[in-house]
Amino acid sequence: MHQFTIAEIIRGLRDKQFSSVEITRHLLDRIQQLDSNYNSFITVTGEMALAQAAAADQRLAAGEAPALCGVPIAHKDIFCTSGVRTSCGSRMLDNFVPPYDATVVEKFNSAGSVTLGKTNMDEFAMGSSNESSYYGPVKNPWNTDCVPGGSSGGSAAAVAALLAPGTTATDTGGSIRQPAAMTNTTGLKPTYGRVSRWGMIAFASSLDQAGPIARNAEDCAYLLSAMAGHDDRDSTSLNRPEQDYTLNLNDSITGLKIGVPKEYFGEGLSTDVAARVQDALNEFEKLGAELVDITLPHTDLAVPAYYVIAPAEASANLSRFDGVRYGHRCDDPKDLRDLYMRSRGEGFGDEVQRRILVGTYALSAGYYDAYYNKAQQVRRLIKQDFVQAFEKVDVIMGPTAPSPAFGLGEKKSDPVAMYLEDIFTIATNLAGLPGMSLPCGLVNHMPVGLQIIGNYLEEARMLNIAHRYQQVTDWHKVSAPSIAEAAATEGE
Ligand SMILES: NC(=O)C[C@H](N)C(=O)O
Repeated sequence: MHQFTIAEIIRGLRDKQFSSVEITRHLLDRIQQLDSNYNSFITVTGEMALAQAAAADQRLAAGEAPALCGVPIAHKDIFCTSGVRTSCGSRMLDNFVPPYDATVVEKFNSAGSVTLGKTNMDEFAMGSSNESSYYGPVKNPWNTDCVPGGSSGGSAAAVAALLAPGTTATDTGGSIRQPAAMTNTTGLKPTYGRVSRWGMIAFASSLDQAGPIARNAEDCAYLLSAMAGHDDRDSTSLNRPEQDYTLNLNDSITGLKIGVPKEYFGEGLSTDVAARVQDALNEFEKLGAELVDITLPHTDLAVPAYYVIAPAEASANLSRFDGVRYGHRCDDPKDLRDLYMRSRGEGFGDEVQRRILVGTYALSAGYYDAYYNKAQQVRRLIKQDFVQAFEKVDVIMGPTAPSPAFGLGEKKSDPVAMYLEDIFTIATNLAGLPGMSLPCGLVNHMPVGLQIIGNYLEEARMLNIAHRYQQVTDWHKVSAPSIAEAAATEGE
């Protein structure tokens, strides 16, 4: 049952091939048996999942269940879950049990989906390898000596290891797309404001956006349909009607104009990755699309601008963790200053502290204009690059990440090398555009992701484009070797 996609689970539940309790129990057993190899979950909510599954089975029997009713999923541990610890991958929140659900979680709960647990992540979503988690690194199911990408590495690995058919994730500078690329999963970062940020622990509020990771575009469409929608509790939530993103998946893409930015194929890109992406572009030509050379001239400024803006916003957002109201509190503080210093010093890991320092510096008097204002000006130029490109083309395509998954520990002590992982994904966040990653081939037995960047609010079109590609290719169906091996030994 663990091989089933979300679309297959929806059909199977409706046709009474299996119940929600059966598939939920099966996946919980798998998580218990296998996740020690991957560490993709921080918390498994077995009892709650089975109760939700039983309730979903009743709704299904009554014949009035929404699409995702009874479908087991898992949430990134950045989404607040009522009564269930929400750690954000940090010691700071190791003891935090929220009294409420994030809007995203609330929406899935009312759609009747089942929560298997909370997935591992880089601490406060800061990282591209999942090595900064307080709960230990996540291992890539394709090669457990390699990282799964980050920060949503647990969400991506859980899907790749067939422990959950779909997961929620967040993307501030690539955190959905880069792990999706490294684990052969499909991930979508929607337009900024499409999905509510309420109850999603804030990293960089002008960039943070939630989205799904699943085995294919069709499943992402189901998940996005449940997640997206206006929310009064998030002031940047877009006031657009909810829609069914599965409706246009089969539309023709003949005549589609695909922009291919020359800056995405230059320095830093592995030639093998470039070749797999080129294969995918050729496939799109066969489907009737036209490739158009474009330029996004400010691409090389995206990483430097992001690493001023994101830490600046993070330094403000994370100031709420003071050891007074909730979260980690040091033992026997001498005075208030000692309480702040030791609670924050002990509660936050190295990467989080580095970003708070960088952000505080960039915002401080005398440096604000030189760094923060400059970065905001660069952000505008990057956005204009895209606006101009979308006058000529319908979508943009290129690699998601410069190379396949790297070894655990390989970039841990070199923050700049780690930051360059997001060289192709960050500009999308700065511009607020939607971006996707989908499997497009292997290099040395490790997956490669194709990135699709759409114009504002074009998620349905992007999912349609990705789905058409997945109808004529099988890359997304290839299982991680560790799964294939396990299946062989079980004699399945
Ligand atoms: N949160 C993200 O989107 C990940 C990005 N690599 C960062 O460390 O900021």
